[in-house]
Formats: sequence, structure tokens, C-alpha cells
Amino acid sequence: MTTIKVGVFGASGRVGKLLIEDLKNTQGMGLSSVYVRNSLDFAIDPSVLVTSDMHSFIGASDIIIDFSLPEACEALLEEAIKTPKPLVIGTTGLNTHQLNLLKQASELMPVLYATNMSLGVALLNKLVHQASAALEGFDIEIVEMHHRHKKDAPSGTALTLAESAANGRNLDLDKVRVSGRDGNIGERTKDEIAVMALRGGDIVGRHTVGFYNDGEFIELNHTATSRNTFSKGALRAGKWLSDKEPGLYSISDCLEL
Ligand SMILES: NC(=O)C1=CN([C@@H]2O[C@H](COP(=O)(O)OP(=O)(O)OC[C@H]3O[C@@H](n4cnc5c(N)ncnc54)[C@H](OP(=O)(O)O)[C@@H]3O)[C@@H](O)[C@H]2O)C=CC1
Ligand SMILES: O=C(O)C1=N[C@H](C(=O)O)C[C@H](O)C1
Repeated sequence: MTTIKVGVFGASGRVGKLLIEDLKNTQGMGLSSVYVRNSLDFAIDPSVLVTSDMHSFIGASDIIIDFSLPEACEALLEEAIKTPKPLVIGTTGLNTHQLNLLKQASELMPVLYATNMSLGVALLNKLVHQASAALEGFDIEIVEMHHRHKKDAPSGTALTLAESAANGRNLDLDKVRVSGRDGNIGERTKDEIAVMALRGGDIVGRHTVGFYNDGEFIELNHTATSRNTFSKGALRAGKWLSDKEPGLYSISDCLEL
């Protein structure tokens, strides 16, 4: 069996470090290159290319896995457009320009973009879509909780869940999303979908989508208890993506949900 050479972008980060560890125990895949801005604060096999040159980084790998920051992801996409390689993108908080770049890249190479690499959240999105359509008249509210170091808010996962909820009711999320409530704001409107973010401690990731009506409510909740859920999910996605045609793929495609 040939070994898929993996390049890790965001290697010094919380998820990047786990990708490097998990790759040691992943059959059919091996670490070949890491991109670093400065130096790594941990030892790495000398056969791995450690570089701050994006072109060499991409060239040394069969697939690239990215967990970084939006501006870093943007630079990666720009370089990948010149040297196409299958890309697994886990970075959240991408702006419209960066999302367009991602779509442009997917015309040249297979790109899997997932705001959450877990199986549980992939299923949760399906359940939220179904519940949103079935529970007509129920108010939808989303709450996410993450560790104190997280920079973007609300989480990418919460926004994807909100999209699933809005799609279930044929609503345009941009028109119905509420991102904060403070002061004399008046009564809740029928279609609004609130997405609220809490930050603290070392919470890996918790998302609750509530459907509230008079006399009853349902809350669908997912809690990630280990960040390895994301690194392992991204490696599974990378293996799946490695022989795909150019296109934009989701985690549901990979998991056949
Ligand atoms: N899709 C999913 O399942 C998940 C997504 N995420 C998302 O992944 C991203 C990373 O999360 P996390 O690992 O916690 O973040 P960290 O802050 O721990 O890591 C960020 C990484 O990006 C690198 N980086 C930052 N800026 C640049 C730049 N300009 N050029 C190159 N590299 C850069 C950092 O390198 P340096 O050390 O040099 O600063 C670091 O290696 C976030 O967007 C997060 O929301 C997180 C978990 C799961
Ligand atoms: O930054 C994190 O930690 C996480 N980010 C992702 C997001 O923004 O949804 C996924 C996960 O919840 C952890």
C-alpha cells in the first residue's frame, strides 16, 4: 500500500500538534512536511520537511491539512491555486473573500471544507435540518461554548448549524440571524435564529440547538470532550479526499451521511 504524504499547516497550533501525533498511528498516511512561521517547540522526525516556504511545503506532500487562522488559510489557498493539491480545510472564521477563494481552489483540486470534523456534529446538522422543518412555530436558539483561547465568534460549527436550521425552513440566514441581545430590544420575532457565544476555561467545544415552543422544548446538544476528535476526523477526511476529482466536498460526503 502506498503511503499518503501529509503536509500540516498550522503545525504549532492546538489541533496541528495533535495531527502530527495522530499521524504516527495512522495506517497509510505519514507526515511529510510542516509549514512554520518561526520554529517548532517540539522535536520532529528529521525526514519531515519543516519550512516557511509555502511552495516547498505544498510540493513535498500529497495532501494538505489546514487548521490555522483565516489570513493564513488565505495565503495557503493562494499558493495552492498555483500548485494544486487535495486540501482539507478546518480553519473557521473565513470571510467572504476567503470563502470565494476556497471555491475557486476547488475548481482546480479537491477541497474538503468542514467547520467541524466530528461525526457527531455531521449528524447533528442533519437532525437540526429535520427538526427545523418539522417543528414549525418553534423558536430556534443556538448556544456555543469554547475555551478562552478561541479567537473567532460565533464558532464555525454554530454558524453551520444555523445554516442547517435556516435551510430547514427555507430562510436566508443573513436575514434572520441575531448575534446579541441587550437593552430594550422588543419581543422576539418569529423567524429569528439567535447564535450566542460563551468563552471560558478549556472547553473543547459544546453546541446546543434549542427548539422552543409554548408547553415544550427540545434541545439537541453535542459536546466534544477531546480535540483528537477533530484531528482524527481530519485525517479520515484527508484519506478519503486523496483520490477525488477537483470539487468542493463536505464532511457529510466523506462520512456518506
Ligand atoms: N474544523 C474543525 O473541526 C476545527 C476547527 N478548528 C479551527 O482551526 C483553527 C485553528 O485552531 P487551533 O489549533 O485551536 O488554533 P491555534 O491558535 O492553536 O493554532 C493556529 C495555528 O495557525 C498558525 N498561524 C497563525 N497565523 C499564521 C500565519 N499568518 N501564517 C501561518 N500560520 C499561521 C499558528 O502558527 P504560529 O505558532 O506561528 O502562531 C498555529 O500553528 C481555528 O480556526 C479553529 O476555529 C479548531 C478545532 C476543530
Ligand atoms: O476553535 C476551536 O477550538 C474549535 N473551532 C471549531 C469551530 O469554530 O466551530 C470547531 C470546534 O468547535 C472547536
